[in-house]
Amino acid sequence: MTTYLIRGARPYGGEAADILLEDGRIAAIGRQLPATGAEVVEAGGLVALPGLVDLHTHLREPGREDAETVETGSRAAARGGFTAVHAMANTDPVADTAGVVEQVWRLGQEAGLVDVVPVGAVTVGLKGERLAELGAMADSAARVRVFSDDGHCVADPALMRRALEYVKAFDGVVAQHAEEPRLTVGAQMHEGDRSARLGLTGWPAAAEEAIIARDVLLAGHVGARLHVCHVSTAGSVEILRWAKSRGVQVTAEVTPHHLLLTDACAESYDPVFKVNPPLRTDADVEALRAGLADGTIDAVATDHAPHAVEDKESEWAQARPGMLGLEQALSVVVETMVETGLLDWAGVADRMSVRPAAIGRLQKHGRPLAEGEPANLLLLDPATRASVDPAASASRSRNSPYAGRELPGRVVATFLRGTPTVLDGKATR
Ligand SMILES: NC(=O)N[C@@H](CC(=O)O)C(=O)O
Ligand SMILES: [Zn+2]
Ligand SMILES: [Zn+2]
Repeated sequence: MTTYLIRGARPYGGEAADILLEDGRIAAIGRQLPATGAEVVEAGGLVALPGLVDLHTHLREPGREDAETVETGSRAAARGGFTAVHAMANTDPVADTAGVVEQVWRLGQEAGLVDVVPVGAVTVGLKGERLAELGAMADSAARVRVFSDDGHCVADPALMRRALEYVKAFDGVVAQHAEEPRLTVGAQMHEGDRSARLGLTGWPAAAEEAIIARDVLLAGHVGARLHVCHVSTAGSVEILRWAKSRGVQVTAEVTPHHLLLTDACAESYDPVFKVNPPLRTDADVEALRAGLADGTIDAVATDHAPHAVEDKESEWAQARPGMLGLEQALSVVVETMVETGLLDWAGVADRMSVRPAAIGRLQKHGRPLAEGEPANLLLLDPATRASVDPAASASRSRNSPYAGRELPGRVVATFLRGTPTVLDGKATR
């Protein structure tokens, strides 16, 4: 196994240091380490961070390999600086058995670009009728700890309560897609002045907030862990803040697109901006940034949702919701959180690596950059600004909401257990 000496990088944006990677671990961090026998990676000016961990990725395999595969999605993840991603269960077949989650886990190991951690469905076929084999998925080779019907809400409160009770046995967590379905029938965009003017059916903030309020009460009552997917409204942040102050074991994520974009994007009627939950208002964006800064929102998660051209390039109402996120996530966080002074680099590491790894109970990710730790890390050039070109994406899909937008930060290298998955900005395999 090749030994790497990263020369002159700035861990967490601090003082420059050399980082020696040997046998999958960080063997040493210090000034002017000898390069004997090591491959040297010049990293002057680059920020070193722990490898990012995504709690929410759609890889589309099995079933929609024309939109993404475990391998292509893993490559996009590595290029974004990720070393682990949680693969959502809304595949075809649904990841609701030990067999399917083990298949996804194995495909991830074979691709070898990031650790692909399968999420198990909460209910059979995501139908919201009866619980899936949660225990069997937890005991499988995939060791599932995060369960979600994402794409659908576990709307039945009794079923949600039972799921929360069940996952407690193996320290699992239910990740809820908070959307009261009776309030979002036919919904196309955020419900407000704009939806009325554009003539598109609205998706009210209350549909999200009502489920979060219900679920934090349930989680508190049964003493189980709840995670809230893609929080999108100011009201949701307030409910989470209240629940945390009461000691409820709740965590939450925000997507890069909800930190940057608003419902103004819908004015274009370009379905690339159609997403669930929808892009909200400026006031919501501000509250989400503040909630992420003060830790009420624990993590940034991409909700990377690749879609084939025929599912996206249609009329707004016919298009599927969802947008790409893995490759630009860190850049969007740099723009919205670092350049605004809301987070420092240690804060970015906390929200994009440490906390998501803790929520998913991953032992070998989200670890500090320190001697003896697993060599999962990334090198970022924070100064470079470039315009996003969807054609250059490693994803099999092209539905990036950032096309043509200039964003800061370029991931120069990613290392998974001491082996580069990305070097000079290019995937190594
Ligand atoms: N976010 C989306 O708009 N779409 C996701 C499902 C989801 O995250 O709810 C998808 O699977 O395409
Ligand atoms: Zn969702
Ligand atoms: Zn999703």
